[in-house]
Amino acid sequence: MRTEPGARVPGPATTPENAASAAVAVQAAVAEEQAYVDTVYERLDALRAAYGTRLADVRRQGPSGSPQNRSERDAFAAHYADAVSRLDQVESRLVFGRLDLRRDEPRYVGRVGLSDAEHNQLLVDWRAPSARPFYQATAAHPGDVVRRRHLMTRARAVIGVEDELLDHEHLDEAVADGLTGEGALFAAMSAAREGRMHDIVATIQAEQDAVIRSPLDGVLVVQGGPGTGKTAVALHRAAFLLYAHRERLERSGVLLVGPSRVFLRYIEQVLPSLGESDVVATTMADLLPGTTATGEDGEEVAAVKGRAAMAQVLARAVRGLQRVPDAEQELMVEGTRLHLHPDQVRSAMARARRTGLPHNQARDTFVLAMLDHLVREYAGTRGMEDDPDERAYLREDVRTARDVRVALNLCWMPTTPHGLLERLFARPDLLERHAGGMSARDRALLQREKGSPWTEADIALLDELAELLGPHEQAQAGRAQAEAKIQAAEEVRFAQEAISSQGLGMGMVTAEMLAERFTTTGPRLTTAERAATDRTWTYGHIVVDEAQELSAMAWRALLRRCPARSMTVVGDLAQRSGHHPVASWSQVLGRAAGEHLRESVLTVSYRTPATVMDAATAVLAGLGVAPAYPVRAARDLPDALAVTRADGGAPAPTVVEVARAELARLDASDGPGAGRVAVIVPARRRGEVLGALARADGVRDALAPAGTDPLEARLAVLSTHDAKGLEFDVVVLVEPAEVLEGGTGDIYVAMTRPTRRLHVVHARDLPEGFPVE
Ligand SMILES: Nc1ncnc2c1ncn2[C@@H]1O[C@H](COP(=O)(O)OP(=O)(O)OP(=O)(O)O)[C@@H](O)[C@H]1O
Repeated sequence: MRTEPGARVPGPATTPENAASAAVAVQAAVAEEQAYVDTVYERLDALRAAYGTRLADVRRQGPSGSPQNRSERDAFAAHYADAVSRLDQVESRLVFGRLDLRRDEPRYVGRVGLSDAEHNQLLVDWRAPSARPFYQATAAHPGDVVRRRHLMTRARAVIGVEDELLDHEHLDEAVADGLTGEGALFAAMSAAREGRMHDIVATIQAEQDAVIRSPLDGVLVVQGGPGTGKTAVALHRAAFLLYAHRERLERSGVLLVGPSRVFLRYIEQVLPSLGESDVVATTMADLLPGTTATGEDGEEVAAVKGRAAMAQVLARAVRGLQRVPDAEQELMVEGTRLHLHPDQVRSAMARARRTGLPHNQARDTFVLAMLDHLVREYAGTRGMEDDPDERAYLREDVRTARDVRVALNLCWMPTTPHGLLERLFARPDLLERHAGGMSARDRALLQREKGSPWTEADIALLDELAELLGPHEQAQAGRAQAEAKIQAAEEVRFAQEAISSQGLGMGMVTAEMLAERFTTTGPRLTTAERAATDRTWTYGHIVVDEAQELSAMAWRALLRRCPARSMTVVGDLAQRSGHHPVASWSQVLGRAAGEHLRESVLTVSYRTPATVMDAATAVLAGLGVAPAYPVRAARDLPDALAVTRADGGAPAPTVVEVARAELARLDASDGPGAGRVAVIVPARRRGEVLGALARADGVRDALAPAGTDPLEARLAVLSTHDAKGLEFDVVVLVEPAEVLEGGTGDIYVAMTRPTRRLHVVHARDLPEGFPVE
């Protein structure tokens, strides 16, 4: 018995009389819940209004008072603005669950916790321990729960309810089956996609909930096949941890690492909709503030750069910047001949290394020790050994002498990570000197010209070098100066605009004065904002998605950012790109596979229809690969798999026809313009397919204009790499045999992106194992 998407109230509706009385029961239930939901929204509105008033009051005070007053005012303003924005974000589907309990009042579950003015709890935050039975209670273990009710809402209206009875007398089939809130879950799974991921807070399943609420400490690995909700679970876990461990995580922050910028945009609404915005989201390519990776490495090059052995190569390269001269050297200081002895250099070096500081910072100790030697010799030569007052002048003479500066730099060269890595890859002799056991072939793979763009794999190497080298004062000072200049100019420009727009001026206030005011009273940075710009920031927790792709060097860079070793690592070994499959997570994790490793498995796919999931598994099997854990699809759909052969060799014209037909199909089923289609192509065919689609009437308009976000368009043309982690109503997969050339993981990823239908277009033979046409 259902109203709008899957609304059910108990009782078999086999006769017309039963059906009628059930409909009446549903209506009564909906009316009852509407009254409650109205009360909750009233409270939300009241809180929002109260915070809004306080914010306006604080802002009205204007930029005056002592610096401390101003700073307090800013803190309050930030707090109130934050509270208003949090309450705004939870507006949609605020209340979604109700638990009827054997020994207590009914309990409503929602996005946030809310109490009325008398402190009676109106709504329990989904993350609170008392909300747990909503996700975990089963027929076998109902605990105190007799009935679980899912509330379906649209805007603020209750449009349906779905009940599951957990007491033994009225046991519900769906609960016995292991899925909770079946109607709500299936409605969520079947909804047309909009190019952005939504939260799943109303329909989290028991195996997912266990992962979300798992303890904070240690490294938790979540292995799950395509569509099992790993990304959703990872995001909800981040929100849960921020709630349950706010004290610990608020100051240190949470870092989320995703596979691509498109992916980060795809998930960007989920955490705010859960009331959390203080998470730093990045990709490995963007991990190093100030460095942008725009280049691409081939698979083999990336594999060599990612090996743990590269850490030793880099350590040796840094050590190579510390050189003892073969023979004594003469240095001229103010017409006096001084001597640099190899033994003195050696002992000054030993002293500097004993500090344990990074290379650029330990250099200070080295230079001081060397200056001591040289100043002693200088004073002796000039007969001034015993005059401490003169010593300072002599020291300055020695320190600033050109010969001395050059010689000490040659012995202990300060450098930047970028400079050193660039030299290492551009100079085969240097690489050979430091490469240890690396083969000549691997060294040749690393070779490239100076000035080449940085790649994602370089970022982890640069990070390692930044750690070994420490800050380079000159480089840092130069960069800071340049940044300060830009910022000052920005502020003056902003102030000038403020002056002209507000009719200020008339000799009373200058742009510079206003700019100074903005800088001293400017908004406080949030933890996430500060963390995102600081390479040495250490986070309280790190969440890594598509973690099967990370290299040993990448894990080192992440572990450095999380000394507490508290991580959630989600991924699928079977979706790993390239031609180097791995059999276990400890192989992938490198250094992160410490003693606190725990593994969980998600087994049900909520995305891909069973027919498509089975086809993907069959293709893997045909290639001799079996996913580590079988995946069960939660549902199947008619016509979920279609295959069209492209006659005449080039598939592009057929792709155009198929894309046109699929868009029309969605128009017919979901309404004009609804739903998303992705054309997944082998990278080398992207241009040809995109060109053909862009020329085709009736298809062209569905594409994103060049240079804009493909997620905004109804029709996207993507490589498998770009499609990682995303999903679409329909996927048109072009030439699977060529996609397969990228490795078995690529074809598995490509085939499992659709939520409804996979349409394969091929001119070449289909991969072995593909279900016959
Ligand atoms: N409990 C749930 N209720 C409703 N929808 C769900 C649930 N779990 C997962 N989904 C939906 O299933 C789809 C796949 O989820 P998600 O992208 O998190 O899977 P994944 O395991 O990360 O997939 P992949 O590895 O293929 O990228 C999403 O649309 C997600 O919203």
